[in-house]
Formats: sequence, structure tokens, C-alpha cells
Amino acid sequence: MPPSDTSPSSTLERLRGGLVVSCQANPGSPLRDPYIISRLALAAEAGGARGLRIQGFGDVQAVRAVTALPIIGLTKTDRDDTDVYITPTSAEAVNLAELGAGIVALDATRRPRPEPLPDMIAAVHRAGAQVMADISTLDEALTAMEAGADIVGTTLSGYTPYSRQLTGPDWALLAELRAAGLPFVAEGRINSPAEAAQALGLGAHFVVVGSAITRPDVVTGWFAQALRGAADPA
Ligand SMILES: CC(=O)N[C@H](C=O)[C@@H](O)[C@H](O)[C@H](O)COP(=O)(O)O
Repeated sequence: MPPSDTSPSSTLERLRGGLVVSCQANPGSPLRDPYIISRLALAAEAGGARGLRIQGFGDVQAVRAVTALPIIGLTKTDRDDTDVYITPTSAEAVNLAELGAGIVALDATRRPRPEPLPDMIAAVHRAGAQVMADISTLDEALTAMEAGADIVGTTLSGYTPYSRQLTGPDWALLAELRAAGLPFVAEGRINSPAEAAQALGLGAHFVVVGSAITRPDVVTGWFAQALRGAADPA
């Protein structure tokens, strides 16, 4: 019997003011293995993470087996018919909920999608989980909340062609979401403790950090890039 999550209605409440660590490995990464992801999740828990964001059925299963922390589950599916890739179908969303994700992340961008967003949200709710709508603009956030999402996340800012293309967090989007009175999660390119605290101060319900904590291959690239051409010529 895997460790159990709390009741679905309290999952978001448990995360208020906390850090959620996204434990994902890029395709081709030597860390892309459910056992390794489950160890990263335990390391995040030991460090004080209140929740985990986990991609793929195998990883959700492996992580659910070792921790009772709330899981935000998602799939990333490359399809020929749509650019929507974070949990594009109800079947995937319901499967994630059944595997123990108390919150399911759905792509809520305005790109053409295989299934209507309100239908997907209803399916997740019927499966007993809550919905985090991954958006890239304020407009998408408003639409997602109208469609029944429980909270929105800034996850996809910079990943749609029409959203702000930034190298750091989208602070302006956080301010817009706050001004609109929407419940929101700060996620995407939050790469330091100071930035995480700043996001919470801007009204985020919780903060998700991924690459800076759990992608050492990516972080190594940041350092290696900074050193290129920086050697003292003397
Ligand atoms: C755009 C996209 O596919 N984002 C994914 C969503 O789950 C993950 O690859 C990110 O790591 C996550 O959003 C956290 O962001 P960052 O790694 O920047 O802290």
C-alpha cells in the first residue's frame, strides 16, 4: 500500500506558502529513470519541499510509493496534431489522479487542443483530484478559472510564441494575476531562493522550482557557459 495523500480538497491548502520541487529529467538525460526521480523526490522532501511536481505515469508511481507529499502530476506528450503537450487528454489526466496525483497539471494555453478544457477539468474533478492550469498569459488564466480550474500556474510563459520571452521569471504576469484576484502558482525559471521568496511576496499561493534544484545537467550548462571566454588571459 503506497503512502496516502491527504483528502483532495485539502491538497492545495497543504501547499500554501510552500516550495514544490519539480523532479523531471529531460529526454536523453542520464537521470531519466523512475528510481532516480524517486530519489530526487526524497532529497527534495528532506530539504523541506512541501510538494512534488512529477512527469509521467512511471515516475508518479515510483514517487507515490516512497512519499506521502502531495504530487502535481502531468504528462508530456508530443503529438503531431497539436502543440499542447502538458497532459493533453482526459485519459492521461485521470490516470495520473488514479496513480496518486492529488493535483493534475493541464495545458490551458489557447492553442488548438485535442479536448475542450472544461471537459478535462470536470474529468479530473470526478477522479477526485484538483486542477492546476498551466498558462502563459493573463487571458488564458481568466479562461481557465472560468472553465473550473482550481488554480493557475505561470509554467508556460515563454513557451508559447505569443507570451513574454524572458530569461528569468515573468514578474509582470505574477503582478497581473494578483491584480485580477486569481489564485496562482509561480513556476518557470525561478532559479534562486531570493526569487522564490520574491514570488511568494507577490502573492503566489506556492512556488514551483525545477531545473535549479533537480537538473544538475542543466545547471552545469549554466556554469560552463558562464566560464566560456571568462578565463584570465594573464
Ligand atoms: C515549460 C515546461 O515544459 N515546463 C515543465 C513543466 O512541468 C518543466 O520542464 C519545468 O522544469 C517546470 O515547469 C519548472 O520550471 P523550471 O525548471 O524553469 O524551474
